[in-house]
Amino acid sequence: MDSKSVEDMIEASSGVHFSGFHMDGLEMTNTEVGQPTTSAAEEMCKQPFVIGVAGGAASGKTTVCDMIIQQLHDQRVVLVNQDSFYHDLTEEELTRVHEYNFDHPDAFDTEQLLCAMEKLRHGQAVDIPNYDFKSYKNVFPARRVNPSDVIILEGILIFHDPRIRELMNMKIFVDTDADVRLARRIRRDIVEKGRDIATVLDQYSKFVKPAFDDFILPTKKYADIIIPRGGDNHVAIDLIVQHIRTKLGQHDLCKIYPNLYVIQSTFQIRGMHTLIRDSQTTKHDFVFYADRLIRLVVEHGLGHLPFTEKQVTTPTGSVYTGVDFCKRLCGVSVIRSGESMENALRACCKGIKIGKILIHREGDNGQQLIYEKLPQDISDRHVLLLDPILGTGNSAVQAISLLISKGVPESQIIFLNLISAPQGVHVVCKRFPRIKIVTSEIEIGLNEDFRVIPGMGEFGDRYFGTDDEYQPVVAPTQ
Ligand SMILES: Nc1ncnc2c1ncn2[C@@H]1O[C@H](COP(=O)(O)OP(=O)(O)O)[C@@H](O)[C@H]1O
Ligand SMILES: Nc1ccn([C@@H]2O[C@H](COP(=O)(O)O)[C@@H](O)[C@H]2O)c(=O)n1
Ligand SMILES: [Mg+2]
Repeated sequence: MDSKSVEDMIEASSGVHFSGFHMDGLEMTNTEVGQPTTSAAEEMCKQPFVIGVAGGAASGKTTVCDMIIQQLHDQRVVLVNQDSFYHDLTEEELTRVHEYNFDHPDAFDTEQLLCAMEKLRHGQAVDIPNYDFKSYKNVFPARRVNPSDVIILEGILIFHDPRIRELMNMKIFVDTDADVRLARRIRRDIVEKGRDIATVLDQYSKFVKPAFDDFILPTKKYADIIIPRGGDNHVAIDLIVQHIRTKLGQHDLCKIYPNLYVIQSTFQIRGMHTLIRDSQTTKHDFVFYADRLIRLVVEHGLGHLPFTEKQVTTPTGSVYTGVDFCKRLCGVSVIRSGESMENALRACCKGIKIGKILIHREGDNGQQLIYEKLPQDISDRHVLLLDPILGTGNSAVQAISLLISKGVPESQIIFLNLISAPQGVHVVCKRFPRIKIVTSEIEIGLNEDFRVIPGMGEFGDRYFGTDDEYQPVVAPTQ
């Protein structure tokens, strides 16, 4: 598999990854002044990242998991093997152990596995049985597993039960040739399990191979990522590790909504935010630092546009293979504060058309569209919607609905803002799951007046200097 297709699959897995969260009925109301709002979805996001690893016996599942764990060494990672949940054999089964099918789904105590996972996901430690392949029994002591950032669930039939599949944020199938699996199994079962070759081959033809065809292979379709060659596939493993790290490092809301992008924070960015949030900052400084931040958000947003490959010849006569900018593009600013973002967009995209929308806050349903001037061919363009603050999400919903009514596909809208309140993110992303939101910081929430907190006040007034409230107290000159 080439690295591109692995990356595509990984990207696809992010989409699936949190889509199992049921967002209906989320707590969306506002809290007391100054009280942060923590929605049910964000609480859920504190749960661990669960990776399922399936594949035939001796395909290299454990090897791949060990490699992932080693590379994620700075994260808390635990491995849970499906093998640990083999049913104990009765005395009668033990006497005829060679007739027992260890590769059938019924061989596992799936209820116990689900119970253990439930506890881990809710922050409780669990004692996982310690299965002994030689005695076919659980032996003492059990293995204590503590709740962790990442839980890797590994086993031949780990994708078989839909209830276990639903727990997983990422599903990996280790795909190794049948003859390689058999060769490894023979060596492993003889060396590690003390079995003889005749027994291994007999078990393989009677149970292992049929169960692979009937139960394991059919679950390959559930995988987000298929790794050929198991542990030898370093490219795939590196990409998986990188992806997990990204997911763990992201803001929790980004895990719920894969189309929400919060630009990577740096001390420069924090410093700029500190200045524009400070009520004592002068208008001149407010504009200066807001412009710098807006420029970063705009550049990031432009990075989400489609591109085509372009080759150019450099002054040394060499060919450079690069990309061509997307040309079917326009901006739409939400009057008035969105107009503050127009200069940054113009500075990045020479001659870009910019439309305008005016939404009045006290109309029907609290929001009323009262003015629009949009490029006529807007439906053929990618639209960068500009509004520095996403608060309740009501204006954004109005603006995006208007763009969609003009024929702009939802997937062609990129909403750029400086700060976003979680409530607004939930409202917009639930209603328009295909638009992208690019922001520079996620806020704590909204206060009882529906103002973003900590926020930065009325952005338009501070940027355009139309409100004395934010003029700093100037120390008298000496
Ligand atoms: N890439 C590899 N090259 C050589 N041997 C391997 C490789 N991957 C795994 N093995 C060996 O094959 C056997 C089965 O691998 P393992 O990771 O335990 O598979 P699984 O967990 O899928 O049953 C082990 O003895 C392991 O050391
Ligand atoms: N007592 C047992 C239990 C299981 N097996 C075999 O183990 C295989 C699953 O383990 P992997 O690490 O290979 O995933 C499976 O094929 C069982 O047949 C066994 O031989 N004895
Ligand atoms: Mg294994």
